[in-house]
Amino acid sequence: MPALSIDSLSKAYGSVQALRDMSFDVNAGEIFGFVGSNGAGKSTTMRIVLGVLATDAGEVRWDGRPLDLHVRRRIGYMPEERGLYPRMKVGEHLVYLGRLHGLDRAAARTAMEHWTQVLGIEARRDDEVLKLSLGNQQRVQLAAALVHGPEILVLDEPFSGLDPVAVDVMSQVLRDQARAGVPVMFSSHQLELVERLCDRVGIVRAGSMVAIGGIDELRQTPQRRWFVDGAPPDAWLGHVPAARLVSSDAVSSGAAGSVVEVADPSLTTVDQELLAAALAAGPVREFARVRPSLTELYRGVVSSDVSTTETPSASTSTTSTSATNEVSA
Ligand SMILES: Nc1ncnc2c1ncn2[C@@H]1O[C@H](COP(=O)(O)OP(=O)(O)OP(=O)(O)O)[C@@H](O)[C@H]1O
Repeated sequence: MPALSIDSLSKAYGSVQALRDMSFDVNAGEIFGFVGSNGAGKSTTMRIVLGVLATDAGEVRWDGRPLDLHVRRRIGYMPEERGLYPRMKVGEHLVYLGRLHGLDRAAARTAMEHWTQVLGIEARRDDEVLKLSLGNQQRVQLAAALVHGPEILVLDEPFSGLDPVAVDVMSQVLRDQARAGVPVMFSSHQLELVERLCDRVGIVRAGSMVAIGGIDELRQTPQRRWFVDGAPPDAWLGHVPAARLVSSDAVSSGAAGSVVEVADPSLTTVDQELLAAALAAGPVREFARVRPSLTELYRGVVSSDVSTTETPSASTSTTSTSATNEVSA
């Protein structure tokens, strides 16, 4: 399966080291979410993939070969600083961009008609770009990234500022593209959306990848936690010595309860012991495994990065989690 390989990229802007040994792959047919705090290096990585910025070290490959101009023309890119000509009409603009990427006039027109229709902006084809709302300009920007039928999609914050309907439209387009075999990489600060949409996620901190994997994979933590809606934990937790209380006022699906944790992964039947102990103390209305949300994982990984976003430090960290209220069955 072909993959877009970002291999050991380093990039400095003067004294600011924006990327340090940035490495990850995006596989054909997957949606990859690229997350990290402001200034972590996401746009820099994407610009290097596109070839609009040169790397100091490392390289980008597609299907094992370094990206050349020919391959780069087949990338669909949505830059962070949106790059449309404000005075151009939407339809003409998209045809123009299709032509720039090598389509003939008829094919470019067909693609323009298709994407404006899919993205719900067909009624705006004859309007100048600047007359559209920012959200609709963003739809045009996505159409611009798609109009030439790209083999790879690289989108810098495509969801920022979109209303919920536009988010749904854009999500569906990305899913369809991935289903058609396109590797889709996008950056976002909307972590719930990333969690919902992405097959894999990479968390970047201070110019390096610090955690990467499927959401479920990232949520596997050595500590196992359970939400228990039942008798107060001091009535029963003492019967399971391996367990400790994380929170006595957690909330799950509107119900209040406790979160308890067991750190030793070798205790495979400890959940049964916990349930039995809780039941012995009174009725148990809910008992569920708790897993960290992407937001919590993210906080654990980047929290120490907050003050260094614009002046990255050399340190890296591994995935860690903090207390969580999110409960999964
Ligand atoms: N053209 C530039 N000149 C100088 N420094 C730059 C330039 N572009 C980016 N930087 C710096 O490089 C680092 C990485 O920036 P980058 O834009 O890649 O981060 P980002 O993860 O995309 O951030 P955001 O989420 O805010 O878009 C930051 O410290 C930023 O200030």
